[in-house]
Amino acid sequence: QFPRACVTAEGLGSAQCCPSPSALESDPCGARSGRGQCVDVRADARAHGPQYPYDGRDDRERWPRRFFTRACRCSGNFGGFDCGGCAHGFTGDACERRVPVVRRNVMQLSAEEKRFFVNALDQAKRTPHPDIVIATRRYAEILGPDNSTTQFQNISIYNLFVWTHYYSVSKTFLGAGQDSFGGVDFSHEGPGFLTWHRYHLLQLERDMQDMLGDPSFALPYWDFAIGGSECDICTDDLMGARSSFDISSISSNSIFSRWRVICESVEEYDTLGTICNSSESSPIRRNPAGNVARPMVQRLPEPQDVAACLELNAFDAPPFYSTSSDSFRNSIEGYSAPQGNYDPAVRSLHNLAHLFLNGTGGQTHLSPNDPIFVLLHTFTDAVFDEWLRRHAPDASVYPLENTPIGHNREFNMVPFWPPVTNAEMFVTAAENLGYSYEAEWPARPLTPTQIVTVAVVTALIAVAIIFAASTCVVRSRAYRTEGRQPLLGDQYQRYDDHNKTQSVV
Ligand SMILES: O=C1C=c2cc(C(=O)O)[nH]c2=CC1=O
Ligand SMILES: [Cu+2]
Repeated sequence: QFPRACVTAEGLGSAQCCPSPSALESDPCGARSGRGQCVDVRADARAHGPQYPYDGRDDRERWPRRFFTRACRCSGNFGGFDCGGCAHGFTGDACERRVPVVRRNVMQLSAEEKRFFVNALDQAKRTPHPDIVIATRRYAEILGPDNSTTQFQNISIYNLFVWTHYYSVSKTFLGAGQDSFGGVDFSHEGPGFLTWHRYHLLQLERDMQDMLGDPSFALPYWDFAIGGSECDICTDDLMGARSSFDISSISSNSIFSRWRVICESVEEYDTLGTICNSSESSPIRRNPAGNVARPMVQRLPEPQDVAACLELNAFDAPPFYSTSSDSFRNSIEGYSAPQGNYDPAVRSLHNLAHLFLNGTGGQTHLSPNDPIFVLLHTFTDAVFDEWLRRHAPDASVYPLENTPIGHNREFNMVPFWPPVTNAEMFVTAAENLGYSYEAEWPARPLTPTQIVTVAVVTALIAVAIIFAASTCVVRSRAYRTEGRQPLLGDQYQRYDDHNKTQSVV
């Protein structure tokens, strides 16, 4: 995905993408107005993990230098591919104003707010992106048969969101007649899972703010850690109820029943080496809790699963992959248990929520076609942000190298433009990215030390109460005064204040 202004034959030939902001005449990156500079793109060249065994076979290696080696780097609060806009969380002509973007629980929105959000998503599905176009061929074929008509297409704002996820998970084409290589994933099964999806959401949120002309527009989230087998957001006033005529379709009362998916022709992409384009095909398939062949994906994650994964101290752990244990990232992604142990049979938290949808939303190359994906991932990002707040990791906690290709700290996340690294997203959202969550978290489970402390204190209090009570009983027996007939067999200590003597009565 690149700006339309850059993907001319000359632009690709120069490998430079430094457009002038639309409001400024021939002023690349707004340099003369101090908004930014056209600079060389630095690309991570550090070692990556053994999962991807090739070199020079995939356009996504050292992203984005296969396509462009120079880009705008914006100063201060300026942002965008030409520095004509503002960084996330800022607005105004000089990007001088902070704008509060608060992501709320979708179930707590008013009926009006729910209607607004559903309509905004549908408008994004239908509105062509004003600036960005998508490649429909690999770089080797990007100039087309006549060697001058570059192979890019317009795409809607929401379908761009779907396309970027598909492009990040697509296989490496190895040539006609050869199987494409599927052991590569630039946005899952590694430390970059959380940072990649964070930027993925930020880009959609920003595109929708621009589309709506409202810089404070915020994506809501779906707290999917509610257990049970009910999809509480699968109602016609939200993401669409189940059709009464087909358990795997969306009710015709929901606008989402009229959506059509993109990126479905994987067979073609893998055998011909083409890339998903913006043509739409079939309806969204969704059958929550309906996968009877896999009972474990018929229930949603539990609140305590979120509490447990937030307690994991390590952000990630070698081999920084879907097989890692004691990794917060692998637990929230859902390849290891919420308590941290890796088990190939486990699917928890984010992965379980995807698989629970049992349809379009559970197929990695298609999943964002189901708009529930947005709400599922804003919640996943909210848990990520809560972990960052609680553990306050240093930037060096994010692995520098030897992670699966695309997941190193300084790797520019594929296929975003302008280039943005995993490191730039490994920060708390409110202080650095201009948005926050309105969320409550399950009570933190007590640590073993806290459990022992509570037990000792409780025991001490109990002893003190028993001691006080027994002393009280003794005292009350000794000093019980007139006004009460002694019971047969009662023995009292009488203390004669006057003569200072004590006797038994
Ligand atoms: O869209 C996705 C679908 C997924 C399925 C799994 C799984 O664990 O089998 N994980 C997924 C992640 C996705 O993003
Ligand atoms: Cu995903």
